[in-house]
Amino acid sequence: MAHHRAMTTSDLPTYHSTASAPSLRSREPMEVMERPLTPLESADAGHVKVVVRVRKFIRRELDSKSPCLIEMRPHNNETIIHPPPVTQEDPKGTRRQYEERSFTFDKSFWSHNEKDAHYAQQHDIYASFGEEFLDHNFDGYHTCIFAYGQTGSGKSYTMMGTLDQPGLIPRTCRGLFERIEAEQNSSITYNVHVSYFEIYNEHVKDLLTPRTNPPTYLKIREHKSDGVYVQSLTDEPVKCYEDIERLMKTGDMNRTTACTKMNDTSSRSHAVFTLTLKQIQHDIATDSTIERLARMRLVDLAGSERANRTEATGQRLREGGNINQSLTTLGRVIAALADPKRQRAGRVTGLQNQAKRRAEVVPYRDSVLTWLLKDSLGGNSKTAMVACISPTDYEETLSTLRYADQAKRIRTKAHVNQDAVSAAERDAKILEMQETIKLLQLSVNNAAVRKRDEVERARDELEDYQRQVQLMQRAMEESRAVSDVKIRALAMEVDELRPQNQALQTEIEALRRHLALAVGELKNPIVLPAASSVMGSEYDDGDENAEPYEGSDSGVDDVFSFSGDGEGEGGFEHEAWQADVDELMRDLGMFKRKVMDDKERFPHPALAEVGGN
Ligand SMILES: Nc1ncnc2c1ncn2[C@@H]1O[C@H](COP(=O)(O)OP(=O)(O)OP(=O)(O)O)[C@@H](O)[C@H]1O
Repeated sequence: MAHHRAMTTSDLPTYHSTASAPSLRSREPMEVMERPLTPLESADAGHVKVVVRVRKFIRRELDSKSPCLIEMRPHNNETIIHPPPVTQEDPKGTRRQYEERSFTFDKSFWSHNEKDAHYAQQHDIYASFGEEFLDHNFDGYHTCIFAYGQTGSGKSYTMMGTLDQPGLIPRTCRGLFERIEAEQNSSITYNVHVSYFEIYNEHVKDLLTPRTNPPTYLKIREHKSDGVYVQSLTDEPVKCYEDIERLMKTGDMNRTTACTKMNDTSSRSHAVFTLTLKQIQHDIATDSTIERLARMRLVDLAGSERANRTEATGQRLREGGNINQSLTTLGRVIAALADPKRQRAGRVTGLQNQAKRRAEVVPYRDSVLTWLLKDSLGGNSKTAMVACISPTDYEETLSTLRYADQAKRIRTKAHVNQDAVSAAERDAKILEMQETIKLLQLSVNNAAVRKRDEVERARDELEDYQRQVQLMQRAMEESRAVSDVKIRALAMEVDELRPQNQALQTEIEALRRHLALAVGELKNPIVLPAASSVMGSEYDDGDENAEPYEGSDSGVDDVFSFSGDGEGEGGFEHEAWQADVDELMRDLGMFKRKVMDDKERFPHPALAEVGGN
């Protein structure tokens, strides 16, 4: 389980620390959020990561005493498939095409025998790349993990798992909220949304809405900036793992499954579970926000086997054909993307090559699955494929391994999905949305009175309108969240300043007392009792009629008579001091007389005037 550095107050001014929420194995704290990134800096070219997992024997295989054909060498991630042993039924011709083959993937997970030292549990799969992908999401990258393999090879077990042994999806969701909860006091707001749909017979069904009869199929649309999306798909906001758990249950109950010969609860559809994580960080100093968006797609594909192997008939067979339409297209898309010729063509420019590239166009639009996963396959996403294999089935397993081998050559170009938005821009965006909504509302109202052949268009407009309203509501929610962050940040600042404020108050109080004492001392100077009677009467400044100092008299001696008999060293000191004081007093007397004299001679003009009137 990932642990993360808790956010401290000293982290607040910088963005790097926990936005990226690095996992245990992670690197240096990311600096990505500190400044807006240019697309070049944030683009990350890489390959589709491919891992393979072999499951244990299931009942059917145990009953038929099938041997294990798979060998895995964990030190170099090699997966070897051995030919099945010769049996009497084996016609010689078939036998010839069985040979040992070896493949190397990013990781080989041995989940065949629990007793083996390198046995890979559910946790090991998540720890190996699920956590890493979550790191990418916090860094602002879209990710996609899809499980591929024949029916009963362990795709659903790997992706969803069981209650006791949760798979990648529940572990990713839990990991996501653990990271968010560990950072509750930070200045980042997290918005998480969940959607869950299945592609069944080339139709999209929302798994988060109750089943209807006849089933409700959703349309796929493409938007200039948002890309391909499913129209009117539930995108539920979630606040905690338990919210997601509830949705996963609902979705799994609504999934189309059937019993085939290969698997009792075979998933007949491709299930796409999507988590959207939006991180909003507000910078108090500039009143701007940095937004990061990451989408995690977790896809459990339907079984890849040929229809005759599953002994499907009628509806099942038709279904198989359609499922395979998506899977065969997926195969063609993977082949096109993995083709080294195409990759070279992508790097050169010029008219001649443009024509060449058109011919090598990737057939995304040929199936619902590939159209919807367009970005995840060879686009703006970090993508991983888990090839699930059975330990016994030579042909199907070899086919899966070949598929996986091709997928690892696909290049993707993920980039950080990040925007810096000022408060003014955000408000302007909301206003603009309001305008669009008004226009759409008008158009929807007009459409209501249009002729029947325009009904379809009107419906689209209405859906557009609803989508815009939803987007605006979300923008307003985010705006509110930013305000909350501001309030939280200010409250924290106030809390931080409180002790300083207290210290300053105490200091002010001390200074005030000090000042009061000083003023008091000035008003009532501390004088020694005997001296005050003499000096106070003779040199009081406030007394205009005071007699000028004429010199020492016997009274002065009396002042210091307390020091003893006036003889010896102490007496001498007093006399010298007294002489100084006498001299000073004389000077002061003279100065006072001079001042009085000047006052008489040069009266103050204002006073003179008052006197004159
Ligand atoms: N690694 C594993 N450890 C233990 N049991 C496993 C493992 N993988 C798969 N199984 C078991 O094998 C059976 C088939 O697995 P699962 O349903 O996941 O296959 P699938 O590939 O999703 O099949 P389908 O395409 O038909 O949906 C299940 O009973 C599952 O519990």
